[in-house]
Amino acid sequence: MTQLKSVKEKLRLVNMLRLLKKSYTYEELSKITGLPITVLNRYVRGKVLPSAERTRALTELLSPYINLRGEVKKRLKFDSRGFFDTMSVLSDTSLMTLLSEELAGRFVDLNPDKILTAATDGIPFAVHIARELGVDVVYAKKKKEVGVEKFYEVNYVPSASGSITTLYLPTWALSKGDRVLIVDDVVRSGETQRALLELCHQAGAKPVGMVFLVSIGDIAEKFGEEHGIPVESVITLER
Ligand SMILES: Nc1ncnc2[nH]cnc12
Repeated sequence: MTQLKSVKEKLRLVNMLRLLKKSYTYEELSKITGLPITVLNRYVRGKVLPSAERTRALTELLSPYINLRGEVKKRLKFDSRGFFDTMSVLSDTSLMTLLSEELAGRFVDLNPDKILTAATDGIPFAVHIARELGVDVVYAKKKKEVGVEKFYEVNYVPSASGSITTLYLPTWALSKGDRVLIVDDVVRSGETQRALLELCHQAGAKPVGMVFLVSIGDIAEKFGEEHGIPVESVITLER
């Protein structure tokens, strides 16, 4: 195993422990692993890295306790209008790292050159995935930022808004021929994501896949069928 792979496995275990710490006490984790609380605490705080052998054993032991999709669902609290706050998921860096590692593994063969998302809530998820894939992340905004001379821009009407929204992307952000993975936190009716596809089209870039944290109804499948690209959603909620 390469040094890098070994370190990645150790860091993955640390993230697993950090995530489990949110649902289990150190006493419980100590019982599960058979390790003293002091040792587990050092791993969680990053003071010491476990040996390769212990990493393997602990990863096997703790994996059954981790359900990433379940964690996402558990965190989504619906308000009286049926909306949920995705920050409860996006803010958890251990969960986001573990999720992104898994998702990136499935998209690496598409060889994306760039990750594209829309500001603001798409950004944390997109950055995590981009880091895993070792590529840059660019994001379209609803305003023309100062300091940018040329933009790609697309107008669309988000459902339930009844007014025109514009997304702007600096032209340097996507190049002709770029292979683009589109990432977003929530897809419901798909207007924003269609606007991102249109930005790719304007740049002459090629969308090669889409990844969402939450999709509502069958929109993810529809995108896959319409564009003939792999589309993945961490969880799907009923419309
Ligand atoms: N935060 C959110 N909650 C529910 N539906 C959504 N559609 C887009 N964002 C949403």
